[in-house]
Amino acid sequence: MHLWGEGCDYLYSNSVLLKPLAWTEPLAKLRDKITAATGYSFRIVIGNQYRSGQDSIGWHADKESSMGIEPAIASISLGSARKFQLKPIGGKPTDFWLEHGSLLVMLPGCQTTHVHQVPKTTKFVTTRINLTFRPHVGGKF
Ligand SMILES: O=C(O)CCC(=O)C(=O)O
Ligand SMILES: [Fe+2]
Repeated sequence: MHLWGEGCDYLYSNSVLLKPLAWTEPLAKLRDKITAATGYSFRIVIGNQYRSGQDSIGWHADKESSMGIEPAIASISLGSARKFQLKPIGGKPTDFWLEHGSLLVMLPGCQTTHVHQVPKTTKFVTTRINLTFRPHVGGKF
């Protein structure tokens, strides 16, 4: 897992303290393209690698207070397509198939009303990289 951004540490999932690397040109370009397409701005990006179908992320909402209230989060998927599930808290999941090059935007409010996950799969899948662009209100975390 890696973090790029501006001078701010980030406590991922209340457990992993990430120190930001400087924005690279390709990541900064991608960030600006997503901002142009969505109208939302982002100060950090977290990169997660899923090496195989055994790598996954369980049900959660991204609620780190460093993102401020009701953040918009933009997610770019690269490599093998994986299933992404979104469900209202206490409700039924909707499945999304996140293909190489896809952009998924979780709008403000989504982290309060919904949870999401990328489940394990027994299908043969190779590496997938997910980039989540997030706001950051500054301060230590
Ligand atoms: O890999 C994905 O599509 C989702 C990743 C995610 O939910 C997260 O990093 O918080
Ligand atoms: Fe998430």
